[in-house]
Order: sequence, then C-alpha cells, then structure tokens
Amino acid sequence: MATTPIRIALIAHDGRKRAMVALATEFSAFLQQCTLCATGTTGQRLQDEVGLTVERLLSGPLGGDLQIGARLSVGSLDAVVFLRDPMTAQPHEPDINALVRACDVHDVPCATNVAGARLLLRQLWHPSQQQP
Ligand SMILES: O=C(CO)COP(=O)(O)O
Repeated sequence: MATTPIRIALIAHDGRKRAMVALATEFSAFLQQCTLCATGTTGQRLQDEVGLTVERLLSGPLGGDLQIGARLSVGSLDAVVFLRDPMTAQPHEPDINALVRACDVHDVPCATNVAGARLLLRQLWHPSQQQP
C-alpha cells in the first residue's frame, strides 16, 4: 500500500548551509522519499549539491520563512529543519521568530540544529524503531 510522503521544510542561514548540505547528504535516501520545500537559496544548494527534488520558495529575507510558516499553519507540513546561525544577526529576524513561533503554536516538530535534526529525521525515517 502506498503511503503519503512526509512533508518537510528545509531552511538554513548562510553560515549553516554547508551543514545543511552535509545533513541532507547523510539523509538523502530518506529525503528522496519525502515532499520537500525550502527557502530559495537553501533549496538551490540542495538541488545542485545533493540532487534532491525541492520546491523552492522565496529566499528567507524576501519572505520565504513566512511562506513556510503559512504552510505549516494550515497543516501542509509535517516537520521543519531550520539550521539557524546563532552567531549572525539577520535582517529578517521577525520572520524567523514568526516561523519558529508558528511551529510552537501548531505543534509542528522543528529542529534548529544538526543534533536535533538528526534525531527528528531518524525518527521520521524509522518511526517504529526504538532510538538507542
Ligand atoms: O534566510 C533564510 C532563513 O531565515 C534562508 O533563506 P535562503 O535559503 O534563501 O538563504
């Protein structure tokens, strides 16, 4: 029986894009089975460097975070991986906060660092398997 693909949004600030590419490469066998969307530049990197099929939304500073927040608010996303750069101020900080807040409001799992993202993606990939 065919199952519905899991819908995941992938977002990374510039200082975390290499980490996102490495994470997506590590989980590419799983992510290929998912329906993916991403902010503009992150999505481009994932297409070009990992070979994933990704719906590219606007770049974060141009409203991409808000688009993803709107999607998850209406139940169109199952999980968010948002590798934020904690060391660099972002011009669109209000949009970033709105996205993370929307995850909390709607109880959508959101990983904001690689360790959390690994746990989340592993669990989504093998839901019945006990985590060690
Ligand atoms: O700024 C971002 C998230 O806040 C990411 O946007 P890009 O993927 O377009 O760089």
